[in-house]
Amino acid sequence: MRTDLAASYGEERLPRYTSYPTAPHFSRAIGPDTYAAWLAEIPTNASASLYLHVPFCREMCWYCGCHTQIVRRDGLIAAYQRTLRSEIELVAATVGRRIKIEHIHFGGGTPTIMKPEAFAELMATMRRAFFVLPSAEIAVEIDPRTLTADMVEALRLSGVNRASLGVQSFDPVVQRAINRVQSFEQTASVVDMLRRAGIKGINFDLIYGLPHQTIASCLDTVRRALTLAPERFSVFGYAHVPDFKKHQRMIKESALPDGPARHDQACAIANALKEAGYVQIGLDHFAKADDSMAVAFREGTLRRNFQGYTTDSSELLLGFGASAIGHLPQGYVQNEVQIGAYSQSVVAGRFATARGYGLTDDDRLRADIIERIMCEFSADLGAICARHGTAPEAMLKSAPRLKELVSDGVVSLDGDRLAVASDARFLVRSVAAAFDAHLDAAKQLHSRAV
Ligand SMILES: C=Cc1c2[nH]c(c1C)Cc1[nH]c(c(CCC(=O)O)c1C)Cc1[nH]c(c(C)c1CCC(=O)O)Cc1[nH]c(c(C)c1C=C)C2
Ligand SMILES: C[C@H]1O[C@@H](n2cnc3c(N)ncnc32)[C@H](O)[C@@H]1O
Ligand code: MET
Ligand code: SF4
Repeated sequence: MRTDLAASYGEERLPRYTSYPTAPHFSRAIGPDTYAAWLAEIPTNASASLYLHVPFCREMCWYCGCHTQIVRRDGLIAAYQRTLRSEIELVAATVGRRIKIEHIHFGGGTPTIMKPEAFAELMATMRRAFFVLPSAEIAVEIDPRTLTADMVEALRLSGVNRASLGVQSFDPVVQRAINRVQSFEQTASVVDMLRRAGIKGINFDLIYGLPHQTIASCLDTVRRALTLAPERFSVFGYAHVPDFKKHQRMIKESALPDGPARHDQACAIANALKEAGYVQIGLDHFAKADDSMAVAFREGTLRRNFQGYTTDSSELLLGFGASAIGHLPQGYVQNEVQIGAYSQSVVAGRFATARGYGLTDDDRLRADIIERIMCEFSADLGAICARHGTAPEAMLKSAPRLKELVSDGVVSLDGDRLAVASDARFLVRSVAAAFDAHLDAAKQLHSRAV
């Protein structure tokens, strides 16, 4: 790695660019009426993707940065499922016809915390409200510690074809320090059940930079994970934001690896996965060479949305549930984060849109550039600007931070073609940030770039 660059850029707090502008720029100016108007304008032939958020877990993992809460009463989950169905019906009624659906993603929290019948019922509601294409990709985030055989059967019957499993680390010392004890056997048995049910697209989430993690610990987790041969891995650096997420205070900061140690862990994991035949994709993904995400990466059709890297090419993402974010041609919308506020709105027959952002033409151009940089580590500024009816010169002039990145050897510019240096890919967020016209105000809110 370029230690010189890590020192000068690595400590910067920068967004992960799962959208542009990023979520902290959403404002209360966008509410239920705007969302309803945007939905009513969806073109006749459009197809969409759906994201459903289920913000419940049985126990809190202390590292968790997701929107979730601990629930003991199943009644709360059942009520939430009914609210989700109402929201789906409300959206479908506002659109006015059954739009085609290419992708569905159940995220959380832990979507499989629902009763199997409730999950199946939710899928049936979606299939009535929308035209879920036979080829649709249907993905569910799964906590292997709580998945039951009945739920696997419900997933199979509902047409689920992808599963993303939280693994994080197999090291028992790390597991105790993050309050997430999960045996290898538990994970292996879940993988086996899913595959027997025909759910073959399996992803493992791993994290480095957790308390007590070392290179050896990370490599041991990878070695064990590889014996289960998932199609994909997501590998995240632990984002420690105890001011946002109070339960992260349970993590002893003295046990956290420092910046250089985190970087070494990231490199060790990446090398081990590449050696095992996985293709490195973007910031944090790895996939078998014949996996659809690896194909999308090779062909330049990889996309980035709120779930991270995706093969989903739809311009329309409809979000359901508390805190869920949607993306329409006109802009972004986010639902109320608190389950109470979310449910109250939907039960009263109103959208729960709490904030959002209306895109300008300049935002759309920058969003395109930033997405290509995050997905491909390069961007043909000439071609992208041409698609937006402008010339690249003005864009380059309005990116003053780019000069420094070029002189530091992080980025090269060959005419209008920008490329991140192969030994500086870990700084891709800094390169994307050079095109971010909204950056400074929200800078402190984001996790470290590396
Ligand atoms: C599956 C769990 C999720 C992770 N991130 C999100 C989910 C659903 C989505 C999300 N998380 C945050 C935001 C910002 C806006 C908001 O409503 O709070 C969104 C859209 C908050 C957040 N997540 C992380 C940090 C550092 C923050 C706060 C600051 C910021 O907006 O950048 C870290 C983090 N969370 C997740 C991952 C994988 C991750 C870092 C690698 C999970
Ligand atoms: C959805 C995935 O997000 C990852 N995840 C959850 N919280 C954090 C965090 N604070 N930092 C990094 N990754 C996190 C886990 O790997 C989970 O499985
Ligand atoms: N909640 C699941 C798990 O941790 C899925 C990933 S985190 C949203 O295992
Ligand atoms: S990591 Fe997954 S299981 Fe753990 S608290 Fe977060 S959402 Fe729940």
